[in-house]
Amino acid sequence: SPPADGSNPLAGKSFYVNNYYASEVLSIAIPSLIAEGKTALAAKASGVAKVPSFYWMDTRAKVPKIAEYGKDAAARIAAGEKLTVPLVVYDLPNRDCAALASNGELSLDNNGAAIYKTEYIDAIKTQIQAFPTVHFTLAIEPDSLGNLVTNMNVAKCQAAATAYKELTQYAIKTLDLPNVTMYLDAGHAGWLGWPANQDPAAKLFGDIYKAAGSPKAVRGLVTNVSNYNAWKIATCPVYAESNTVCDESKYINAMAPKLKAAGFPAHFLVDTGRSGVQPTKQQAWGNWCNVIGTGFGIRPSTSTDDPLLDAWVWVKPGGEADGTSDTSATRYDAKCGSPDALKPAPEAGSWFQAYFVQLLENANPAF
Ligand SMILES: O=[N+]([O-])c1ccc(O[C@@H]2O[C@H](CO)[C@@H](O[C@@H]3O[C@H](CO)[C@@H](O[C@@H]4O[C@H](CO)[C@@H](O)[C@H](O)[C@H]4O)[C@H](O)[C@H]3O)[C@H](O)[C@H]2O)cc1
Ligand SMILES: [Mg+2]
Repeated sequence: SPPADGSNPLAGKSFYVNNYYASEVLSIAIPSLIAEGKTALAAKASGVAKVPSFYWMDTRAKVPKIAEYGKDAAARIAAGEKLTVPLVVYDLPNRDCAALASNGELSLDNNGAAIYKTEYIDAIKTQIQAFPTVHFTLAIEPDSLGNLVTNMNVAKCQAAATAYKELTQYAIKTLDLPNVTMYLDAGHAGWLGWPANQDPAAKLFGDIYKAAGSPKAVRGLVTNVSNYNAWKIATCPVYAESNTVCDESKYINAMAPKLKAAGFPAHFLVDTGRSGVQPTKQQAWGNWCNVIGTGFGIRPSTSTDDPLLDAWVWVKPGGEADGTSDTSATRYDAKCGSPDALKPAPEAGSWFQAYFVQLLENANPAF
């Protein structure tokens, strides 16, 4: 259960390094670098394999992974380690409703809401309850509520709005467990951070949190998931235009009082996995797909420089694509064809070697 004094529930814990991302680095990235004679870069890459990132449960089939990581973590905790296992809950019906690249396995027209509850959320609860000594940090449904703030004009988002709200409430009530800390996805400074979006976003998050009974395990919001914004930047980039809330530090400090006033005393996680190069080479702030010139950013840590920030985290595993650049693919999204998107790119979530090399070469701090 969360500390009674409202302090950081992740303090003193390190994030569990899952073997899925580590094996992508060790068995795909490094052999490829060595084959190209890039031995110095290969050595740096072995450092990336040790950095914890979130494991994305983007299908029902991935839920049993909780048992594999839970078993390993339980043994290490029994031996004295202080760990939390970071996971992304990411399988809403009509997923990624304003884009095409990450559409998921469930749809509302195909009994998706019932399946999400019984075969996904309930299954996650069962798995987590089997490991009472292990703590889990959950990022809840990237890009869902954000789309309800800014994309109600998109038919697929409008059709999904009630379900997104109802299923998010179901998820945070069902997963309100003593060994869980949850953070709802809240887009980023360039999305909900626009002044016009802040109040509607705070209201939506507050309403859902209260409607779900203010679950103790819900600690706050996670921002910048799969995006590239700085934690702190001295000068706002050109692409921020009139939005002076142009980094994640400003965004969470702008939102916190609004959320508190809405009955949601939120703290935050910020994804810094791909924000090492600032300003980015984005031609427009809304370009989110495989952006060129980026680098690994601030390493995950619960020792931050802001009392609102529980941890810097790597939620999007750097080197996994944001979406395919194949214009003939079903899930091809034009954003992945943008001039500032690295090509050729594989399907969302697949290993994108050239992107991994880009992140590694531009890493800040360097490996
Ligand atoms: O001058 N003004 O006053 C003013 C006011 C408002 C303005 O409008 C704002 O402009 C912003 C862009 O600047 C828009 O932000 C973009 O919204 C997209 C969703 O529609 C997000 O896309 C998601 O990105 C995820 C990864 O982050 C992907 O995983 C996911 O698949 C993908 O769908 C982009 O990040 C995000 O940058 C806002 O909606 C829009 O409201 C503009 C000017
Ligand atoms: Mg995405």
